[in-house]
Amino acid sequence: MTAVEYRSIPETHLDRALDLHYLVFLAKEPEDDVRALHREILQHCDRIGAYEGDELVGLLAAHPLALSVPGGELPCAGVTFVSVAPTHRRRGVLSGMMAELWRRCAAGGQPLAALWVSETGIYGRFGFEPATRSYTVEIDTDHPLVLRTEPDERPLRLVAPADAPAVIGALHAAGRRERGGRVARDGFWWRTHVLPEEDGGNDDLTPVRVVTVGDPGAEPVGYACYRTLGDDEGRGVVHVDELEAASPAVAAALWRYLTSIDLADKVRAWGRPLDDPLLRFAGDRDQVRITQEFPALWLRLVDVPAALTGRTWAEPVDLVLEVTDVELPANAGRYRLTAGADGSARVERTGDAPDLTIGVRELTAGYLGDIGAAELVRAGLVAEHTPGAAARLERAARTKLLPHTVDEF
Ligand SMILES: CC(=O)SCCNC(=O)CCNC(=O)[C@H](O)C(C)(C)COP(=O)(O)OP(=O)(O)OC[C@H]1O[C@@H](n2cnc3c(N)ncnc32)[C@H](O)[C@@H]1OP(=O)(O)O
Repeated sequence: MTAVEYRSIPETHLDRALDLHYLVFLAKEPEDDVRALHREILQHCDRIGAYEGDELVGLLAAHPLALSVPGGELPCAGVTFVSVAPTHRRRGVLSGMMAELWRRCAAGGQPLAALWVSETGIYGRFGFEPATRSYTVEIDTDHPLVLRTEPDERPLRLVAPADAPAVIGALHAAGRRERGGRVARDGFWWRTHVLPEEDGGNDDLTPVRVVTVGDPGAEPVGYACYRTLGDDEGRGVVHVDELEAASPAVAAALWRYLTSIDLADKVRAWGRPLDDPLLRFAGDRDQVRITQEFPALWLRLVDVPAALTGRTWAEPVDLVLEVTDVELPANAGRYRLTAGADGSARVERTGDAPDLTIGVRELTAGYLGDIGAAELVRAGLVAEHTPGAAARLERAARTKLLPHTVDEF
């Protein structure tokens, strides 16, 4: 058997990479414009190929992302298009591509890697863990939305998708500073991932509509991106992709707008944060229902010290963490994490006795402020050697708002 080699996929092999991807995802050949979109996305990515001789048998692409973390942002490999030929499954091809990814992250100074899973069983073994969670929320709109918060009455305006990044980009960036797990968006990202004319996902949905709230001539104070699914009997569905608001009143105005669109009797919002104010100000909880909670962005701390010093901490803490990491042994070890009153942290290797023994996945679960270490001690996943240490780590890692992302890639 010829050995499999891992090397970059050149531009001349992009069509082979796409063919492999469609084969693996059981997809028909897409329309030309969808294929062109996928081609452009692959062009922007770092591309790892698994080659058996000259035959491409595996593909892993990585977007060069900047991911928001508490108090800042960090370089992050956004893993996507992971595909192994059906003839070469379970021979370690994905494992080989992952090993190559870790080398590239180290060489390129990316302390984080992130992805959205196709199946939840695949990526834990590589040290990934959900770092953000989302709700799918459904609202019955055959009667007006009952609101306990008075909606902002500033005008609503529909914005052409091509103009939207210039109009709402600043508001998105401001929201990104408030929540970890969000991708920095440039023109390419807005066009290919947020406002694509064709996404190849659901042909029946309209392109994205963008609505803003704000006084004419002033910066908008809120926006929503949504698509609609028509129905001959007037029972259409409004699919909300994204909603950002500078205040609860603005959020109430946007939800009122979305739930009062004619010829639709349902709003479905698939990726809402777990602390969405809608869930508090909705007056009738039978009308606004959480239908699903799902792990959203999976994260991997590829470089533990760089990740821990790259975020800010909510309160001073001084703890020794014994970090275990089977997949990346160089990442494992005993670290002293010292955070000061200004939120900045130092991380040093130490020989001191540990306060906590924590796996890299468990460290990731709370890294952006989601699942805390004390909860993971209660689940038997983190060992606490010093009483109260997990609660101290959890309090220091906490963020005002929960991490949240809708940037699926
Ligand atoms: C971020 C994304 O792009 S998500 C998309 C992921 N891609 C897909 O789902 C497309 C269809 N599937 C595939 O292409 C392949 O089956 C892959 C990529 C999921 C796995 O590739 P393989 O080369 O077979 O994986 P590899 O042989 O390296 O397996 C490594 C380990 O993961 C396990 N594993 C692989 N696939 C799965 C799975 N779907 N579910 C659970 N475990 C899995 C293997 O059993 C193996 O475990 P072991 O080390 O204990 O023996």
